[in-house]
Amino acid sequence: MGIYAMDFALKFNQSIFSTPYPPKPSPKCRFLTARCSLPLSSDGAATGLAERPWKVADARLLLEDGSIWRAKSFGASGTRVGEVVFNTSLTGYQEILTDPSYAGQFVLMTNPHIGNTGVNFDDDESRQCFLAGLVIRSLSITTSNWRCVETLGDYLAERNVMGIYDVDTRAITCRLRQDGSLIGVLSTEQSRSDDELLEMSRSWDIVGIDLISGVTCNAPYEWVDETKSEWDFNSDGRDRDTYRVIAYDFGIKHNILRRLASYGCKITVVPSTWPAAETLKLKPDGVLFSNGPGDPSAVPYAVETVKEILGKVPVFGICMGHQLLGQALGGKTFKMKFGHHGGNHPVRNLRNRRVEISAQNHNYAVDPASLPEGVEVTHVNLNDGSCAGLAYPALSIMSLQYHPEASPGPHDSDCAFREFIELMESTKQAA
Ligand SMILES: NC(=O)CC[C@H](N)C(=O)O
Repeated sequence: MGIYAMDFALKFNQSIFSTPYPPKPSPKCRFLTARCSLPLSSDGAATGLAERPWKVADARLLLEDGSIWRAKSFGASGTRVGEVVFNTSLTGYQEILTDPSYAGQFVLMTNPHIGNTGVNFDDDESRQCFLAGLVIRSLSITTSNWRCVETLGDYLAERNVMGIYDVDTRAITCRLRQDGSLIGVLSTEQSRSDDELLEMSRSWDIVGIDLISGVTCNAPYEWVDETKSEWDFNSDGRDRDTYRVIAYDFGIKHNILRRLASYGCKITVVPSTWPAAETLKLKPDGVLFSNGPGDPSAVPYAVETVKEILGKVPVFGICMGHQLLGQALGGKTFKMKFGHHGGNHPVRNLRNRRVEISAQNHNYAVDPASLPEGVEVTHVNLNDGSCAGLAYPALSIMSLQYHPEASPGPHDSDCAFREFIELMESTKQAA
């Protein structure tokens, strides 16, 4: 469930159980009761979905350190390889599943109860799930939310995404914190030996791979979806389409586009390989470099594009976009031990000394010592002191390592979109 839903329900004292939603359910919709999703036969015994939660372990997660974790499967079956990362968000698993920045990764949720609110029509952050799989402690057998249209298990199965539950997520998280991110293999195929799967985990790597090319759009498109006024928590009568923005899609989350649109931007989204010259020909007021999966040093073509645009129009980089900007300015990125993934990371804005609680999802960071003079570190992650934001006022550049658009997460950093608008406005006025 997104933070928006909670805000909305609280703000308007909305009864979350009586609201008719969605207005016209599709035939696929399955509204499950709040009490129990297991259909009961006449003698009261559970039938149908009764294999949950008493199913025997039918899946294995094997980590490259040699550990083997037996679990129960849901969603799709098969064998997948990926990097295991843990996410500390309490809510918002649907947004996490559809965040393209998780391509190539298994997301382990530290919140033990997942699936409780099912999935809904509104919370997808992109056109599909790009992640390698989902690892959770306990899969809720009851699904209850006023927006729910489907169970999490059915949603994952339809999208061919593997999930496992009944696995000790705390023990795996401790291991990742101690040893750093690990490559893992998830399999439901009993015919494959442990040795074969361990070998698979040890011969795959996420470093140095261009994962952006697998998630970006194929062709430019205009963002036309409007944020419904009841969800637009921070709209203060801004005019629409006041600023022309080109957004590079390195794996862009829809809420970045929604927030830009709410702040009055008319947005054209372009693929990651879209030439800088074509962008500049469109005479935008600003350019956004989006979030995206994988190693920022494995996409030199994107860094070149950013370099060609810098200094010509105001730019805003978010997460992968921030890392590409850091490189384009002459800096270096490095892989962190286990990264930041969650909705509760304190960040200090060094310009106004305010602490923002932020949504984060990254495994790489910009090394501030590698940046040339004139580049200002504007934000610092208070958990580990890493660089969380940059600015280069002389070239109208701003960037954040984390997610001001949230989805899921707190809205403390939404003001970053206003700063981007102000950057575009002041450049317009100076012209
Ligand atoms: N959310 C993102 O843009 C992630 C950036 C980059 N892929 C990282 O893991 O650091």
